[in-house]
Amino acid sequence: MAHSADHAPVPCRFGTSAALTGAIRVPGDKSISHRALMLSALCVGRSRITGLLEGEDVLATAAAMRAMGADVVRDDDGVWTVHGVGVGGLMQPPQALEMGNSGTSTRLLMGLVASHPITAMFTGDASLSRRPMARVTDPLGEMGAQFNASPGGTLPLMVRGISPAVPISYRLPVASAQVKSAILLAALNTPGTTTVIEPVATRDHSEKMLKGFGADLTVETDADGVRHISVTGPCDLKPQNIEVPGDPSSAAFFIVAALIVPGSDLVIENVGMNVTRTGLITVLEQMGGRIERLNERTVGGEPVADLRVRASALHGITVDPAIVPSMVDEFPVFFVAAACASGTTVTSGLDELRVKESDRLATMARGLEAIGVSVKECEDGLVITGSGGVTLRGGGPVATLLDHRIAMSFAIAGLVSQDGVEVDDTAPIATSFPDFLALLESSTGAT
Ligand SMILES: O=C(O)C1=C[C@@H](OP(=O)(O)O)[C@@H](O)[C@H](O)C1
Ligand SMILES: C=C(OP(=O)(O)O)C(=O)O
Repeated sequence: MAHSADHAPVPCRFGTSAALTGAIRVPGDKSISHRALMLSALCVGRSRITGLLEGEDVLATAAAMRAMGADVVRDDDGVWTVHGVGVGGLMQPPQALEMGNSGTSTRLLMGLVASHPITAMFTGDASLSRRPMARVTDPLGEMGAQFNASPGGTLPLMVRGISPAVPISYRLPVASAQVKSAILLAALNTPGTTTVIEPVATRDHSEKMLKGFGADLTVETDADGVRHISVTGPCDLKPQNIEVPGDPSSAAFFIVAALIVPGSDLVIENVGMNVTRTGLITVLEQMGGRIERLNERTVGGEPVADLRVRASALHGITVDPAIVPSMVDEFPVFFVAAACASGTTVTSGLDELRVKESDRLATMARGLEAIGVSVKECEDGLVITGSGGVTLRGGGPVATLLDHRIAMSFAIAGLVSQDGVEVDDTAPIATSFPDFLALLESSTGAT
C-alpha cells in the first residue's frame, strides 16, 4: 500500500483568506473508524460501517484485518462491509503488517495479536519507527505474549501471541487510550477477567464500542475517581451496523480557522461531542471563542452536534493540565489560536506531545518562531505571546517532520499571515484528513 511517507515532499504556501462561511462536514472519527474495523473483524457475520474515515491510517488497519483473515470491502457508495473471523479466529498474516504513520493501528493491533496463537511483524514509516512501544509490550508481555523489538523498544517489532493468554490487572502508568485499548482488546480472547485501572480518564470509544458489540465489559469508578475497566473473556462479539460521526480532531482546524479569520461564521456539521474529546472547545470558549452547539443528537452511540463558530477576539489563558487528555491531538492547532490571541497563553502537562508523530512541542515551537510568533518552549508545554488579532508575520518554510497535524496547523496559521506560510510537506495530511486542502479551499478560497 502506498503511504504519504513513500512520496516526495509536497510543499505548499498558504496565504490570507476571506472569511469562512457556509456549512461543511469533516470526515469520520479516526479513533472510532479503527475500532469499528477491528471489532467487526472479530465478529462472526456481517457488519456494515458508514462514514468510515478513509485516511491512510485507517486503511492500514483495514489492510491488517484483511491480512489476518477478515473480509473487508468498500462499495461504490462508501459503505464498508466486514465479514469477521470471530474472537480467537485471527489468522497468521502472510507478510509484515505495514502500519505506515499510525500509532493507533500499531498499538491496538498488537493487543489483538497478543492473545491469538499467531506471530506478526509490525513495520512503519520513519516517524512511527521512533515512537515508544514498551508502553504496550510491557502489559501484553505480562499476559504472556513475546516481543522482539528494535533497539529502544521500537518498530520493526515482532509479536508472538499466545492462547490462552493470562488475565492481568494493570494500572496505566501513562494517560493513554491506546495502551488501555490494547489491553482490553487482548482481554477479549483471554479466559478470565482482565482489568485496566485508569487514574486519568482518556477517550472511552473502546469501552463504548466493546459494550455495543456485546463484550462482557464493566466500568467502575472508585472513591478516588479512578476508573476500573474489566473485560471477562473469551467474549463473543455480535456484528453491528456502525455510523461513524465526524472527527472533532479534524473539526479543530476549521474551528480555529473560523475563530481567527475576521468576519467568519461557519457551521461544521455532525461533529462528535464525546466529553473525552471536547477539551479544545472548552478552552477556546474560556478564551472568548464563540462556539455554539446546534442540533445536539446521538449518532452511532456517540453524542454529536453541529457547531456554529464565529470570528472572536481571543484572549490568552493558563490551560488547566487536567483537561489535556480530552484535547491531546488538538494542541498543535490550539497553539495557532494562542498565537492570534491577546496576551499570554501558558500550557503544561504536555509531555505526551513529545512522543506523537513528531515531538509536537519542539516542532510547533520551531515552526511558530519561523513565522514570527513569540514562543518559549518549556519541558512540558509552550508559553505563547499572541498577536492580539493582528496578522502574523508568516514566512517559513515550516518543517512538518511527517506530522499531519503540524502541516494542517500551519496551513491555518497561513490564513492570517502577512507574507503567507510555507509548509515543507503537506503529503502527511492524507493520513487523517485526505480532503483537508479541498475543504479549506472551498470554505475560504485559500491556497
Ligand atoms: O486511542 C486512540 O484512538 C488515540 C489515542 C491517543 O493516543 P495516546 O493513547 O497515545 O494518547 C491519540 O493521540 C491518538 O490520535 C488516537
Ligand atoms: C497521535 C495521533 O495518531 P496516532 O497515535 O494514531 O499516530 C494523531 O492523530 O494525532
